[in-house]
Amino acid sequence: MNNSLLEVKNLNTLYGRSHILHDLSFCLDKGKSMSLMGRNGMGKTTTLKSILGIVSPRSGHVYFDGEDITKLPTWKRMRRDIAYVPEGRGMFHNLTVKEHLQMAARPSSNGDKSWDFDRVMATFPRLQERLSNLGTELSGGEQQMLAIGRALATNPRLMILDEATEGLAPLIREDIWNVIATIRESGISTLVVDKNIRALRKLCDHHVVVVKGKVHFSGSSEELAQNLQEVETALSV
Ligand SMILES: Nc1ncnc2c1ncn2[C@@H]1O[C@H](COP(=O)(O)OP(=O)(O)OP(=O)(O)O)[C@@H](O)[C@H]1O
Repeated sequence: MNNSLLEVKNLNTLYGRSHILHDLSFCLDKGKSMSLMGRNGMGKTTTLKSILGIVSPRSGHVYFDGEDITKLPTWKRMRRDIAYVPEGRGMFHNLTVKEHLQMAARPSSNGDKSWDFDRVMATFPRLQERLSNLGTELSGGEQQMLAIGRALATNPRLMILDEATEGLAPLIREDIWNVIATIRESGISTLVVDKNIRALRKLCDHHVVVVKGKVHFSGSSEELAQNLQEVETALSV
């Protein structure tokens, strides 16, 4: 049985004449967690945007739960239960915390509503105290919690997080890692872009390191541990 949820196959993505992704391929199985690592400018965000249809690859394919979604518009991909937590969190200036969550709330494509308002609140008690604040009035950590909460409110099967803990204080980072672990334990597959190799090694089953838009390393946490020095070199500036 094919257990893959997301498959990226030979993706080539360009901005104008700049060839960014070169035959990029990887696979994420159902219920599993994957990290995507690489130095700045190596093509991580471009990979996520190609998966989401925000940019169109020149060639290659994106499969989700066995379906070729390469040509689908972004909103249709989201309706197939893919949620995105973008770099910079994407808060709306004129919406409160509660409104952000209410606006996003919807059942999954198969009618699953298990991530309702109460469950999101139970996962992020800090947001409970801030429900009537505007999203932009929150601290960076709270904004990230709201961005993740908003993604959970769509009852996704796959959650994609770009720069999951970027710019956050160490204790808040810990909170975010714990939340991502909880999400993963709930059965949602996660694709996480971050630079914290140690946290990712604990959290994720599979790891992909990109260098100049090509897969430089792809392997399990055990294989990552065996090749740690080489991977750290590929990630260091
Ligand atoms: N809209 C764009 N037009 C042209 N070039 C772009 C565009 N977006 C990104 N690039 C270039 O594509 C390359 C890959 O960028 P990308 O944002 O995917 O990298 P990244 O690995 O996510 O890095 P970072 O950690 O800095 O976000 C970089 O050289 C970047 O300058």
